[in-house]
Amino acid sequence: MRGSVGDTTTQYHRLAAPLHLESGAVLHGVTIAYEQYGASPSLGNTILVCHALSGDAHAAGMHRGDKHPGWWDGIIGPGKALDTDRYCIIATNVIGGCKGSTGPASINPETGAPYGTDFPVVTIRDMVAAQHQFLIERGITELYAVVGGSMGGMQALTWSVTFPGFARRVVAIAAAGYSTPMHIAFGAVGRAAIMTDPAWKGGRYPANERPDHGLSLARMIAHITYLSDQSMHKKFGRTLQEKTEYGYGFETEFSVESYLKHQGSSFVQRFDPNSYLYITKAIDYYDLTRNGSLSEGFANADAKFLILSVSTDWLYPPYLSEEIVLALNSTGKDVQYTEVMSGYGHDGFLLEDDQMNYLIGRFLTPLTVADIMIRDPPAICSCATIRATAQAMIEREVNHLPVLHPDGTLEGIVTSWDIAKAVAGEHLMLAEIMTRDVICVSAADTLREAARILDQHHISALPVVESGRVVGMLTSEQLSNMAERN
Ligand SMILES: CC(=O)SCCNC(=O)CCNC(=O)[C@H](O)C(C)(C)COP(=O)(O)OP(=O)(O)OC[C@H]1O[C@@H](n2cnc3c(N)ncnc32)[C@H](O)[C@@H]1OP(=O)(O)O
Ligand SMILES: N[C@@H](CCO)C(=O)O
Repeated sequence: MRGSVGDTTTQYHRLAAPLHLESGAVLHGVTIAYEQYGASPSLGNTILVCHALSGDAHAAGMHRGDKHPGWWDGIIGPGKALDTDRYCIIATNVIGGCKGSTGPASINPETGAPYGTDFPVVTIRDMVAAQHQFLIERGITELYAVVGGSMGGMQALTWSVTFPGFARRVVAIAAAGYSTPMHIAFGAVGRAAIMTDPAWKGGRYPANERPDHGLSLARMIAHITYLSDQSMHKKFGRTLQEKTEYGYGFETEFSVESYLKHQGSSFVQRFDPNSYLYITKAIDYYDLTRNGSLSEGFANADAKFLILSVSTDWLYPPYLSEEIVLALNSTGKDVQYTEVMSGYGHDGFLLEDDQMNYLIGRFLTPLTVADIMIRDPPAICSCATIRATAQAMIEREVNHLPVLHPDGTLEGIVTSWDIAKAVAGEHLMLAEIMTRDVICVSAADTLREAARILDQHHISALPVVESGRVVGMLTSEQLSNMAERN
């Protein structure tokens, strides 16, 4: 059953060590805002969640008083892909951001005033370096996985090359190996909207006179790129809607106009204009190629990868994910790829919960015997005759029967081939011919392990045993059916 992580709060960690940035600048006293959900961190059970451009550390659960849960609540929680019953999930706000981690709106310790545009340039590598330092200072020396969409996917991929092996699995959704000229173009237009707002004042605006108009316009433009032609037809059509509080004096306006204005005006409530400049610039600088080659860029990466794209994403189209997959394949990396069929466009990674849960969950938590075994399978008593055993097999249409002691514990196993031999050898009682050394599995074993056992012993069925009792059967036929479906 999928559930919620419940009420959550953002916490703050001050980095003990200075943070050395790619530009050569050094930041002292950096704060990292984070949230943590689920199991307590132990070696190798921690999953780091990286957010996109406008996200934050509040990835799941409810903040008291809010009307929406965290931005990835659909896939973080008990029984979800980022399963808080199994894993410790940590989400941090990026440096350069404005949701609690050090960024341009933070106070510069040297001047006592906000950094503004004195804040040093940050890159995606710097964001990842800050996350790494944060984890190390909290005693987390390896990650089960790092997961993210869009700019979060860029961070996840960057982890694999900056700290090879630290994260054993990487999930990057709706991302790319580098920013394209089109990404940079949209970034430039958004920045121009902010920087041409007279209230921007070279980035030195007071907190109560921010360039909100410019930021709102930047968000409206960017938000179009997160949608798709299909989703806009479906969401808005050509519907006209009454003049709203944002109307420019026209009697009516299109519903899509009203929507974009709402997105723009709600964005200024939660985002700092200078942060927008720094983060979009970090995205523009993002480039994992080396000597123009993504294969070379990923040469040292050491992780298993899941790459996902969204079919109608025209901002990060599937070909950009496919380039990553090709580069990883060319250097022999373990990589799985799926193009998620969705009409939502780029924001599909935030909205396609079912597909994300299935694909990411399957990658992070491999299927176990319990997931596909036949529960409460037919069994036979060791006191049975060969004839009764044969009849039971015919009636239940099985080729294997676990043989139980009268007290219900597993005593042996019998196959239809054993029955054929018993008839030829004129045996009467099952106890004379059953196999007593039974090879079993437990429900928690992975299917990979079960397949290995079947193969190693040249057998085709395994009783699933818990505390001496048979709770299920797993056959090679079920395994091959699974393999065909996948
Ligand atoms: C990883 C990250 O960085 S994500 C961080 C969170 N991300 C964002 O907030 C990004 C901006 N938003 C989005 O990208 C999207 O809204 C998503 C993906 C989060 C949610 O998508 P959806 O569930 O389809 O919501 P939708 O896009 O319809 O937006 C709903 C809002 O628009 C408003 N709205 C919908 N239609 C209209 C309209 N015609 N006129 C005015 N407002 C409208 C709704 O009232 C609602 O407002 P609220 O958010 O204040 O409650
Ligand atoms: N909706 C996402 C889009 C960028 O990936 C965001 O605002 O962060």
